[in-house]
This record gives sequence, C-alpha cells and structure tokens, in this order.
Amino acid sequence: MAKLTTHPSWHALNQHQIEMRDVQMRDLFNQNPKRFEEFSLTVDDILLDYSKHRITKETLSQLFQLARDSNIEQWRSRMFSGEKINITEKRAVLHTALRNRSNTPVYVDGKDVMPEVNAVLAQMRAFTEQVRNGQWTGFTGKRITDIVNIGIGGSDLGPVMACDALKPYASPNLKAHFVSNIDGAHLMRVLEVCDPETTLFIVASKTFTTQETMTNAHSARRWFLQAAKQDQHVAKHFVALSTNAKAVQAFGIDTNNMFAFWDWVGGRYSLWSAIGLSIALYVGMDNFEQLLAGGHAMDQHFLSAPLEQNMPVIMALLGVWYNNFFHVDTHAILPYDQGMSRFAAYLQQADMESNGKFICRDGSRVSYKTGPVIWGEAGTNGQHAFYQLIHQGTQMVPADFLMPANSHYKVGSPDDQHHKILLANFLAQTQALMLGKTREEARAELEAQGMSGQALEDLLPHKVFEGNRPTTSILFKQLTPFTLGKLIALYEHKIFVQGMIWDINSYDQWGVEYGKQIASQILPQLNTNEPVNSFDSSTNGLINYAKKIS
Ligand SMILES: O=P(O)(O)OC[C@H]1O[C@H](O)[C@H](O)[C@@H](O)[C@@H]1O
Repeated sequence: MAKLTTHPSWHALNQHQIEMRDVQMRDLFNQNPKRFEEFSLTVDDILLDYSKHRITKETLSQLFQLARDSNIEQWRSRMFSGEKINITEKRAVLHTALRNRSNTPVYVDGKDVMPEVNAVLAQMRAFTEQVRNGQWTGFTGKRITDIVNIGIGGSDLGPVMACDALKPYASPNLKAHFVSNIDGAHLMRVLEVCDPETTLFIVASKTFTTQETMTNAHSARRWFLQAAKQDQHVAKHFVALSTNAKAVQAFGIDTNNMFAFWDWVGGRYSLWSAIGLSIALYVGMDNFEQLLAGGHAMDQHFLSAPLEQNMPVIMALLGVWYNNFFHVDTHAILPYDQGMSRFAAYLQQADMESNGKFICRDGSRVSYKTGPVIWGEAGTNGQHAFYQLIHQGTQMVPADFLMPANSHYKVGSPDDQHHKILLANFLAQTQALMLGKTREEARAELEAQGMSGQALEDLLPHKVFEGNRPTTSILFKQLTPFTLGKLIALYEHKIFVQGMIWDINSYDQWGVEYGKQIASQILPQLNTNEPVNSFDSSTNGLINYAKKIS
C-alpha cells in the first residue's frame, strides 16, 4: 500500500493549506449565504454543523480523495466482516457485532458470533430483571440497593460515562458506584456508604489480571466477608464480566455468575458487551438495548452513506485537516450537558489509546502526526476555566460542541430559563470563536462605552479577537439511550477512519502494557527496607525518599 505522504491528495492538501491559511471564516460566511446548508448534515435527529471550519468545497473534495486513497471503504468492510485488522494481537475488531440488532451473521474464524452475543444479552436481561425487581437478594434476604463496578480503563470509563449520562432513566432503587483507582481512597470512599447486606460487586475486567482491579476486588471481598462470614455468600454479591473464565473461577466467583465477552472486543470499545452490565442494571435492559440500537443505527449510516455524506468520515477528515496540515496538537470535546461531563474522559481513552501510535501497520515509523490530545469539560464550566486560551491563546484548538435541544430536567418555575441560557452560551461561544472581533469593532465598542484617547489605545489590542477558530456543533433532540448510542458509535468510527488514514493499528495498546511491566518491577522494591540502586538515579532517588518519609 502506498504511504500516506505519497498520495497525490496529500500533496494537494499541503498546497491547498497554503491558500487556506489566511482565509477568514467570516468572509466565507459573507460570501455564501448558504454556507450552513452546504456544510451541515443530519442523521436522524443529530445535526452536524461543520460550517465553522476553515474549509471550502475544494478542501473537502481533496480530503475525501485522501480518504479514498487510504482505502477507507475497503477497510470499513474488512472491520465489519470480522477480518483480523488488529494485526499485532491477531484479533478481529467487532464491537459492531455486539450491537448488531439486525442479527445478520458475523463470522470470526468461520463461526457466527451472533448466537453467543445474544445468549449473553439474554443472561444480562434475566439477571438485571431479578436484581431490579428484588428477586435477587443478598445473604440476609434483603434486596440489592447498591451496585459497585470494580474495573479500570475500558472496564470503567464507558459504564461511568453512560450511567451518568442516562441518570434520568435510572431506577430510584439502585445506586451505582464505580471504583477504578488502586488508591485505597477510591474503594474506601465507596464502601463507607455501602452496606454489605445490600451491595452487589461487579468485577469488570477483560483479562481478569489487571492489578488495580484485582487488588480492589480482593479488598472488597475481604470487606464483604467480614460481615457475611461464609464464603458461600460471595455468590450472591459478586459477579464477573470477563473473557477469562479460568481467572474468574480462581478468584472464587461462580462461573454461573460470569458474563462473558470475547477477545475481538477491545477494552475501550467494550461498553456494548457484558462490560455494560452496570449500565443495564442502572437503567434497565430495555434502555441498554436502546443504547445498542443507537450504536447499530450509526453503524448502518457509517456503512451505507457515501463518504461525502458520512458523519464519522467528515469528522475524521476535519481532524486530519487540522492535525496534519495546520499541525494542531489538541482537540477539545465540550458537551453542553451536565450528564455528559465524563464524555471527554471517555473519549480520551477511546481516541488516545487507539491513535496515540508512531508505528505504521508495516512496522515503519510514521512521518506525520497521528492522534491529537483529547480533552474537555462540560459547558459552561469550561467557559469559566480554559476558554480564554481557545479565544485568545497562541494555538488553534479545534473543538466539538455537543448539546441536546431538550433537557430532562425542568427547574422550578414554568418559565425555567436554565436550558435556554445553556443553549445561548453554546451558540455564543461557537459564533465568537468563528467571528472574532476586529480592531475596528473593538474600537467602536470601547467608544460606545465612553472611552477615548490613550486609555482606549492602551486597552484596544487586548480587546481584539482574531477569531477564525474552528468548531463543530453537534445538536440533537434529547440525550436518550438511543442517541447516546449513536454519539458513541459516531466517535468510534471517526477514530477508526483517522487510524486507517494514519495507517496505524488503532486496536492495540503496547504503551499501556509497558507501564504495567515497569510497575511490577518496582513494587517488590517498595516492600524491602534496603536502599535501592538498580534503576536510574531519579527513580532510585524517588523510591528511597518515599521509603524514608513513609
Ligand atoms: O478490562 P481489563 O483487562 O482489566 O483492562 C482494563 C484496561 O487495561 C489497560 O489499561 C488497557 O490499556 C485498557 O484498554 C483496558 O481497558
């Protein structure tokens, strides 16, 4: 396959960037009253407005050519059909099969995976219904009031994000807690508010070997047994979500209480699998299946829409445009929805663990930038924290603004203004970032405030906004389970398209493995009193100092 930088479209985009560098979006809007219509797209109720970008029709056509030169359509079929596109781990990448509500067969190694997928969904339904209706009781016969998901990374971030986002659909009888950090504070703060008689622990780990999760799970079991006394009661209070039945058994969880998934589900793509059990318990299986249906609907769009009208493809290409041709370093995720306050954290893993790679699929080093730093915060909180830099800092920060048109919450009075104020802020920010404020406009504004002379001249440069800062607006009707499913799948496919263009393997994570390996070499050193000198001098110094003061 030709290298990315040898495609004619790559070269053309480099040339085109020189023409576009100083083009002002406000001029593009002035020149074309139909810009919004021409640079926006809907999938069901989700509107993607990408008109506030430094792009023209020409830019897009070259970007679509780059996607075609990178064989995006072929790669897309290869992923959906179960080919082992995760080449370093020799695995298929089939989170799409988990939400394949059409039930058409999906083959891995010649075997249709759908019967197994459906069997686990049925097991999840039976279990969640029993817990939610009080039939499943704890060791003293009381119903379950608290669920504690113990997991980290992909076994935590998706469930945390989705439970928070879908809180309006939650059962009033169940509280959901999440323990991920190995810092004992995380577990202890949760246990403090739980009662062992009414708490169900969900040990979520694809590998069932992750140090943080296993340590937390063992400690939770000790805490539980202090009250329950007998090992046999563990069966009522601990379930496992994993691909590793052997390790689950070794931990002491009955495999009847295990919900399986498979090695073709990447950790950061696993919320659709048994890893979503905490979501299903919290909002009910019908709502969980709505989430899956939303993901499936986006899959169908991604598979069938031509590249030019394909939402994930457009988002991916805009990212490539800024990343590789404007050389930006970051991308902000700014949901104007309190329930989505963990969405950026979720996408940090989805995107950065997938596309934070410098090795091409053929083992050579890339000669261009790959994944950007993903970060963000719920609006309007971010406005009062870091938006200053987005408005007037020296670097360009492309940002996605997301918002539901309707809130689940009505606050007090019938003329509740909360949601309108939120929307006004969303719109104001994206407009201001695009328009900026010229020197003339700033001057007129200061004069209108009665300023003049040197005082005005001194203040004037600080009041100018260059604008021309790109944003994507994503507006949707309401944050339902179905819509959340679509949004997550939208970003998953955006990440896929970018990874394929950058010619990297978006589905392994050797960098994370490396950190784990080093931690396991250091841990034994912390259990001795001897001074350590086997590492570099900084690491030795830190270990020895920590020992001295602890
Ligand atoms: O589910 P587990 O096997 O416990 O793995 C939890 C997490 O471990 C590592 O951090 C991986 O890089 C993640 O992709 C994974 O989600």
